[in-house]
Amino acid sequence: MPLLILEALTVARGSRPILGGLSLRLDPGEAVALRGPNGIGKTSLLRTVAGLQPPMAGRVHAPRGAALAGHDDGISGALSVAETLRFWAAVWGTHLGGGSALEAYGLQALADCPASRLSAGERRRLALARLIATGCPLWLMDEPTVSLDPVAQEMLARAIAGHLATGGAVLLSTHPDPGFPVDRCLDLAAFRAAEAQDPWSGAGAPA
Ligand SMILES: Nc1ncnc2c1ncn2[C@@H]1O[C@H](COP(=O)(O)OP(=O)(O)OP(=O)(O)O)[C@@H](O)[C@H]1O
Repeated sequence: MPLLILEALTVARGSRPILGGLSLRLDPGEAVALRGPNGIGKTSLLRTVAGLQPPMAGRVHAPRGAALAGHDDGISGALSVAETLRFWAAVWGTHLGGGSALEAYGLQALADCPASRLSAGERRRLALARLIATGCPLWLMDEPTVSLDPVAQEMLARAIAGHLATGGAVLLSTHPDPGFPVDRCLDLAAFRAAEAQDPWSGAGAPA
């Protein structure tokens, strides 16, 4: 049973279509990397799959939900690292917010640290550990290696490999060479909507 089906999807940003005619199927054990230049719509597509914005046309079908680790990591500075993972486990109705999520990203020593005091890389590790706590089989990751040092990148590669081996799937945006194997790359340039244009370019501006 697929974990994600996109059918003839049109993705918009600010009511402007930016991607069109996009279809994709993601089965358990598969990782697909979204590629394309800055501004093509990688983040917007992941937000649409996560349900944070509606498709302009077409259909997103994620029968077991989708958990997103995005640029805006949605972590409250008032909670500690351990509390953050327990909170997200509770939101998703799992018991996965404990030891294994902490260990996967080497966060044990920071368990009691308020999230507000984390470095950028530590915060990113917490945002990625949150995906484990959700128990959701479909992980959406927006440039997950940003701010990660080589050791943390290995943790990410191991977490993804483990997730795929247990029937999960991953859709991630990445610039070349994410440092771990993906099954397919999807170049979003092929789906650029005809109407898409840079709103700051002046094209179509009144004379
Ligand atoms: N809040 C917004 N309102 C209107 N347009 C937006 C908004 N956020 C982004 N955009 C525009 O939507 C388009 C797609 O942006 P998006 O962030 O999805 O691209 P991306 O491929 O993820 O880029 P990058 O590689 O730089 O992260 C860009 O043209 C961008 O300027």
